[in-house]
Amino acid sequence: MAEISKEQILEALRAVEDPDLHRDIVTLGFVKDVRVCGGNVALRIELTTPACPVKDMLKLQVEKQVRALPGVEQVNIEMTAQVRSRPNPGELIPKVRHVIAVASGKGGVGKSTVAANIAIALAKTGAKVGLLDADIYGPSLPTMMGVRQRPLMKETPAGPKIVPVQAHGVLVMSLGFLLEPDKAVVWRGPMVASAVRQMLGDVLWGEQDYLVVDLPPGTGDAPLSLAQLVPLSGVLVVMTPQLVAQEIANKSVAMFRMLSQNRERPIPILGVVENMSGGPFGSGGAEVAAKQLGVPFLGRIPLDAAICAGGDSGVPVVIGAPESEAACAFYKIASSLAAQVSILQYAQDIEAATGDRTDSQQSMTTET
Ligand SMILES: Nc1ncnc2c1ncn2[C@@H]1O[C@H](COP(=O)(O)OP(=O)(O)OP(=O)(O)O)[C@@H](O)[C@H]1O
Repeated sequence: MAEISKEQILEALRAVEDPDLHRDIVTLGFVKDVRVCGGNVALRIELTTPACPVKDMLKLQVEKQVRALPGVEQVNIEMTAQVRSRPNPGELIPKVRHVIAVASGKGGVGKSTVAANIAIALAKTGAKVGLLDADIYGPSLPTMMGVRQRPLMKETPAGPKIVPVQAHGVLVMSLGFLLEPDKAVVWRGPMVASAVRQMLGDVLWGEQDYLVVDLPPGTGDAPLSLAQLVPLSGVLVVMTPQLVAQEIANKSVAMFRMLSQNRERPIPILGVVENMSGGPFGSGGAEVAAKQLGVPFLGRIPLDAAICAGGDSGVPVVIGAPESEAACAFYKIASSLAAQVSILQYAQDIEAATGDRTDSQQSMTTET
């Protein structure tokens, strides 16, 4: 029998579709290094994020398609990922591929907890992740991430730079490191802008797939500065099930939509998560709010004392109790978040190639 050709394999793989990007994996350019040796076929599937939620399903489908070809005896599939960069990453952090802001309408809804656990979960999948604590009212990430030491300075040709601290596989930088302990600071707009700029441009972030930024609650100067200084890949909004919290969170979404006006590209709301779900305020409220806002709902995180204890001890629940319901919720949300980033990135790539603006981006500009 004639040897199986690469073309036959690619043809068969056109039947495998990425459910998020709605294209087959050959058209998407995911199929790499196809090698055929007798009845043995080896190939590599390169996804757009290591946190891809459908990674295992795609691998199974690829295997099934290739095995069904006559003459194939053995199939070897390697799954890899390459996070694609935004076309214009900005000058301050040129090697950071995606900046994801974590926002909430009001304080205490668990925004920092979500930012920390999601950053670690993304890193656990194999992504390079930085975590920036820009919460001017109470930088809590050093405690949550178990970072006790202050970062070191390093002389570079561009002047002295801050070396972020590594914790749980994530590079951490916090506004808390720049402040003197126990000294109260009254933040004025230009100071906030300059602190945010310093934490981006004066920190040796290096090459990162995702930089997760924990914003202060509300609609103040920090989100504005961040959005002005770097192109944001999008915003994750944290809500609790209470109606009041949702109403305030809606303001946060409205603010990012307002910041999007007069921009070439709107700032996407990547999704909403419901934190402290199942507590005294029930559950499901944030999903309803997401629907009303026309943005993706990415999941619920239960109200769970282990989450709080993990934050206090510096060992977040995704590390301390990785099998728990809470940790699973964080891992699932991190995957969905990475998938949203990939979907939008893909839409931008198509737009750059064809000049067509897709529906997914247009829906981001819809006013509430
Ligand atoms: N799902 C949860 N279950 C139990 N406790 C939680 C949960 N999420 C957060 N917490 C706890 O709630 C408190 C507030 O959380 P966190 O500091 O993350 O909120 P925040 O929105 O970032 O607040 P801030 O306004 O100070 O930035 C912390 O003690 C945290 O450990």
